[in-house]
Parts: sequence; C-alpha cells; structure tokens
Amino acid sequence: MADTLTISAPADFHVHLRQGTFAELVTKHVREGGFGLAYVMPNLVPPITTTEEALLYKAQLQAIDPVVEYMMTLYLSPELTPQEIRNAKAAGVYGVKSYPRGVTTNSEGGIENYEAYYPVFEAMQEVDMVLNLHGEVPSSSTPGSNTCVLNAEPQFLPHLRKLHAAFPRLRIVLEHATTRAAVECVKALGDTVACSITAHHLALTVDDWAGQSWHFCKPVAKYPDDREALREVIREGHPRFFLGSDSAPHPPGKKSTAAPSSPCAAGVYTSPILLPLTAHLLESFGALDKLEGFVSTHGRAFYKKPAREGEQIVLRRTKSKIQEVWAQGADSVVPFWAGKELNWEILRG
Ligand SMILES: O=C1C[C@@H](C(=O)O)NC(=O)N1
Repeated sequence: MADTLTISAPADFHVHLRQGTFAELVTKHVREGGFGLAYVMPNLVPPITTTEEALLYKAQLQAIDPVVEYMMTLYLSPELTPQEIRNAKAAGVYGVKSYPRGVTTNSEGGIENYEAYYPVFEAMQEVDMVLNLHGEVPSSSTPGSNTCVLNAEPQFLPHLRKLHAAFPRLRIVLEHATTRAAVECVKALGDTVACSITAHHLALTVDDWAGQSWHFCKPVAKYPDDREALREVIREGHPRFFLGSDSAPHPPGKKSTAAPSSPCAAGVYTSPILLPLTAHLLESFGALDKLEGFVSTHGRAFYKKPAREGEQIVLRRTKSKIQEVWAQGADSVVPFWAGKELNWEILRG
C-alpha cells in the first residue's frame, strides 16, 4: 500500500464561498483542503446576476486568497439576456447556475420555467458557456402530489433530457447528483453532459441526515443503492463524472437549532478537509486509483481548464483528526465529520 499519493492540480467544480467576513473565513479553506481552483456559486444575497457583479466578487475573493483560481458563474434569473451572456463570456465568466425556485439556500429568485430561458441557453451554446443545473423540482403541497425531497431529483431528469435535446452542443453539468437514476441519465446522454458528485454524498444516506441536522443538505442524501451508484461510477473512472464539493458553510446556529420556527440551513461543509476526505472515502470503496481523475483530470477536461505546469499536491497516509471548528473574529464554521479520523493528510512543503 502506497504511503504517499501525488495528485495533479485538484479542482473543486462547485463551491460556496459566501461574502463579507464569512467569505474571509471560508475562502482560505479552498487551499487548506488541497485545491487550487474553485468554481464559485453565485447564490449570494442578493445573487450574482451580472458580469459586473461577478467580476467584483472575483476581486473580493482574490483579495482574500490570490493563489486560488476562481471560475465565476451567474445566477440564472429574468435579468439575464443573451447580450449579457456575450458580455460575461468576453469577461471570462464560465457558467450560469440554475436553481429551481425554493429548493435550497437563497433560491427564492430561482426559475420556474426553463423554456422562458431558451434565448439565453441559445446564446450560451453559441459562445460555449456552461449551464450548471441544481437538479431538483420543488416539493409540492398540492393535494395528490407525491413530490418531496426524496424523489425531487429523479423528477427533474426529464428537464435535463429536454434541455440536452434542445441544445445538444450546450455543455451542461447536473450538479451534486445523489441518485442511481441521475447517474444512468447522465451516462446515457451525449458528451456535452457531465455530472458533479460531492464527497459527502459518497458517505451519507437518508439515515445519516434524518435526525442529524449537520448532515442536512440539498439535494438530501438518498438510499444506500443510490450511494452505491455514485461509488460505482467513480470506480468505473467515467470521464464525465467529477468532484464538485458543494461545500456550503453556515454559521453553527443555523445548522443546529432548537427553535421550531427556524428551519435548519441546508449545507455540508467540506472545504478545509476536501482532498484528504475524498481520498479517505475513495479508498474505503476501492477507488483510490481513480482519485486523480475524479478530483482533477475529468473536470478539467470537461471545463477545458488544463492543469498549470508543475501544480500538484502530495497526500501522506497517516491518521489525522478533523478539527472541530474553524473560527475567525465573530465567525465560525463546523466541518463535516468534525472530530473524526481520516486516513490521509496533505503533506505541506
Ligand atoms: O444547493 C445547495 C446550496 C447550498 C448553500 O448553502 O448555498 N447548500 C446546499 O445544501 N445545497
């Protein structure tokens, strides 16, 4: 068994870096967790809907950690026009994130009807920008409806198929897949459709978040067979499946609350431990040899972001305990698996 692992240029293709002092705390954790590239989500308050806002946000992140490469995205909303897509592309913005209305953190301004956005998708296809889909339909309280968090992802898949059929050259990523149905759907579609998978969904099932609010995220972890499908596609080394951590920090008081009127915030925080955690998990299900593909080459190939010359990280096999909390000023955040032991750590130079 090898005691060190050298991984070329790990890239996190889905991460929440927040804003203000909270961003100052969590943005540094991208590098702490072994990553030099962050594909940044736009669900701020208010969301990032214009090129100008995306560039301003990028500058704020660069001021916190200038070493990490930030790939910026816009939040799909009625304000977004085909002309703004062309501006965004020219300014180096990479993608557009679509949140169905009300499904997760800061998605109140999310979309209800994909066809209304076809002119935007057409422009994205033309200039080669990526469409990032939060793949869930909203839960429904309509009498007779059976839609809830457990089947929200499979019920979204017809939208994915329809979008790909309408825009076959548009690069689409189904984000943070959690079901066998999603894995099979993405595999069956063409080379322009890919899928991100989080580290925590490789560990969790329903039993781990029902009654354990720190493990609650959207989409929620599903059945053991769904988790097995995520593991299988990584073991297979499928090139259109790669890591997007969906690392989503929230203040501890929003994750764990006794007040019945304040619901638990959705999000699992993995940034500061991401590479050792991913190595630990892949090894646990016999896929350690697929680590570099999963955390680096597959996503980089899909996003056309080759690794920079010589950029690599070395992991060392050693037991290391996950820090219980990270804090700075008045802000703090608790990572996934706080206090648990991992089998790998980053060898720092
Ligand atoms: O899609 C998302 C958003 C994220 C957040 O907190 O921003 N948290 C989640 O659990 N899922």
